[in-house]
Amino acid sequence: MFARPLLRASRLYRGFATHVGSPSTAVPAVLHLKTGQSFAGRAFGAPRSIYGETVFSTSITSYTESMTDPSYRGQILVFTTPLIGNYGVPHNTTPLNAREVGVVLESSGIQCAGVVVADLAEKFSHYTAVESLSAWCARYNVPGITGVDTRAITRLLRDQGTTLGRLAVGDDTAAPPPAAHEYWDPSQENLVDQISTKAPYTLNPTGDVKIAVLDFGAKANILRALVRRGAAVTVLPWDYDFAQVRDGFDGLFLTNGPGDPQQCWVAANKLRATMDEWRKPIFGICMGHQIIGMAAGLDAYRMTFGNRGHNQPVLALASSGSIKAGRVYVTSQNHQYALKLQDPFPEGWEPFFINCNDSSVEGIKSTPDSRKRVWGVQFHPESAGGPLDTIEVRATLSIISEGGKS
Ligand SMILES: NC(=O)CC[C@H](N)C(=O)O
Repeated sequence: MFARPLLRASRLYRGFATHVGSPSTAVPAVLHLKTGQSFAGRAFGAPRSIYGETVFSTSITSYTESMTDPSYRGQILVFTTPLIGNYGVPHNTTPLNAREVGVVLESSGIQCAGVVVADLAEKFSHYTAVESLSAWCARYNVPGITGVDTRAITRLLRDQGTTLGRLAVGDDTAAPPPAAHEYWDPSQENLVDQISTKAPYTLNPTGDVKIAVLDFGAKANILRALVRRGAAVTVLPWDYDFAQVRDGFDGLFLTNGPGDPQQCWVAANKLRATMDEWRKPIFGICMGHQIIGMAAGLDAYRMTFGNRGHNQPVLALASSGSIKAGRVYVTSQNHQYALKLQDPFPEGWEPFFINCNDSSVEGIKSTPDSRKRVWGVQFHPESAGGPLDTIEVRATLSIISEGGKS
């Protein structure tokens, strides 16, 4: 009596599997890792070969948001979720949703260097979708590889750490793997300088709280989150001399961004001078948090494989606004570097959050007696994509807009 439904289910599965591309027509692709391993599969997206830093993300959804996140610049992104592409890609500038910052996703195009998926969905279905993942990648000249064992790749990256890689496509797959010195290392470049706005611009100029944003490679949803809280948001280049204009602002915000924070000491040194004299609220996310920590006297270090995913648990060590000490929040993250936990913390600073998995510093804040009002969080409270159960943590963003009003 159960035979029919089971049969139907297995037929469905077989039917579904045929959409991943037929080997006879597929363009070959190989992912080489600098550590000597190679994974052969089929190419999709742009038919070109690239170098990058190979990282994995455990996010189950939001491949569109991850791939447009400027923090993924220079990286070959391995999705641990096997089926990627099934809800396609939306139009990125749909007027209704894109009103505030001009885009629906996290930036105007694909930022990662390449993508690695186990099982590419060529058929997609979603009410906002206008194209397939493969067509979108081709349009932005970004290659992908599918039909590889992403679990094996992820286990390697977890054990040996984030590894430089080469995604070879088409005829390049016949060439031997690159020599060690041929791999491109994005951490040697100032990626922030490449992506940051070149000229200041203002969103929602009539907003009641004026927030200056240092743009290290801002995710659009951070800007949206500030605008939605009523702020006028002036976006400045990452190394802008904020001290010259600070009297016109109620708060300063430092964004996320790609690459090694050590490339951004110019900004950290300028921030230190600002923090010594300016008593208005300062808040940073991810790269912004790392810059605040460096300015405060903490060391930033490179983690083995970083944290990339939507289910990173962080424990609040201090209460602030809606955040309660002792509570665990589930957060969205994308980072390779972190601030070193040290005891004692620099004078005038305290840890704010700590990661429950690896004890890395997830947030810092100035102490009440420091007379500063500065916060930084390693995770993404604005969480796009990410779980909605961090809604209370999102209120961290209000600290800066509310703080500015007081
Ligand atoms: N999302 C981010 O801002 C990442 C910060 C930094 N590039 C890192 O990898 O740690």
